[in-house]
Amino acid sequence: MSRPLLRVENLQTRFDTDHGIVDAVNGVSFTVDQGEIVGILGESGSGKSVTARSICRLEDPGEIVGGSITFADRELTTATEATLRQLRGNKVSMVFQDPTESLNPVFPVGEQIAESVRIHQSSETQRLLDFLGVSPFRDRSAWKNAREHAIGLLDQVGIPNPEANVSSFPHEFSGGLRQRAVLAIALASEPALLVADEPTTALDTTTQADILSRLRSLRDEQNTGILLISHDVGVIAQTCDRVVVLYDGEVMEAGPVERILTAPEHPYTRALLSCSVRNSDADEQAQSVMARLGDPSSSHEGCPFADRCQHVTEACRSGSVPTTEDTSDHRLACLEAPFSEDKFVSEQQEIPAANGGQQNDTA
Ligand SMILES: Nc1ncnc2c1ncn2[C@@H]1O[C@H](COP(=O)(O)OP(=O)(O)OP(=O)(O)O)[C@@H](O)[C@H]1O
Ligand code: NI
Repeated sequence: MSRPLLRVENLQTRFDTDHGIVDAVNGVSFTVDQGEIVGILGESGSGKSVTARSICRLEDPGEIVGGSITFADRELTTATEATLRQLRGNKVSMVFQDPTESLNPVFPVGEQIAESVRIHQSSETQRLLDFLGVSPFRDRSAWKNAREHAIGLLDQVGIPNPEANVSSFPHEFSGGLRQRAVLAIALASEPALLVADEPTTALDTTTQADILSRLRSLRDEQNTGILLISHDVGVIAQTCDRVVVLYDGEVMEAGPVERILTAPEHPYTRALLSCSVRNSDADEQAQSVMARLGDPSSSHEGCPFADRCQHVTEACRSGSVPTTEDTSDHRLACLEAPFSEDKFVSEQQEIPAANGGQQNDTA
């Protein structure tokens, strides 16, 4: 079997804060293959973003104290800043929830895309020109090509009227269009891996569904590997091939999305899914279950979910919980599953629909 594009193995990332050590990611393992969309699902604070940021060590990722991250056969945990910078501009792109952070307000959107294309395509000569500080696009035909490429990318991400909008400034765009523009910049370098951290969370459901379907097309057409981070079961269901369920920095369950969402085995996955189904019916009781779940224990002995689990036994609270793996690529970290009173599948008839942000956003 060919090697995965990205392999994260036993990753441990921590923060040394005024209030002590925070073990944000505590032994997380997963892979992303070429042409595969892998989701990371978990509530707020479960370590999704820290996992993503650890991959490229962007924006204060914390200190990686254990494990390994291999991307295209390169070990990233020990890579130099220069290697990481090269990867980020080239092979790995990231998209975050807030597009305003990734866009420069003083340049037209098209120029920012063209710049990203240029960096990607820059030859040794261009690198030398960059080094010498010679400005880009002195050459009109180079700029014309870059502009055309940018227009194509705007079209690909669903920005209407790309010929006109290529000259627009970020503030002239709605939130949805801005997020599409960020995606276009991310795609300009033709990345092998796209890491998207809650890319549609602030958008209305129609825009969200459209952007997610474009991610799937990207995978289909360009064989891009995608790591999609979301707290929203519906987003994961719509988009991913496989999913990794995180709780308090640890993987509770992982496997093919259909199996995890229709026949979840870990009590945490089951709680997360039934809350999600009921939340979409605005069930207040479910909301209060979520509130109780959202306060992970700080102890790392045993299962992190033990205090909230209805199946807990003494064994769950001590030692480490082994992860079992079966032949269909399913992993489970639970001592008690399967449960004899298992009625989950018959109770949950369908995969919940996306219930992302409700902000109005016309794009
Ligand atoms: N810069 C930081 N300094 C200290 N602790 C941090 C820092 N960034 C994250 N953490 C902690 O690491 C843990 C995981 O955070 P992370 O941002 O990965 O959660 P998340 O799953 O992405 O949540 P959300 O859905 O809210 O984005 C949390 O306990 C968080 O408080
Ligand atoms: Ni996050």
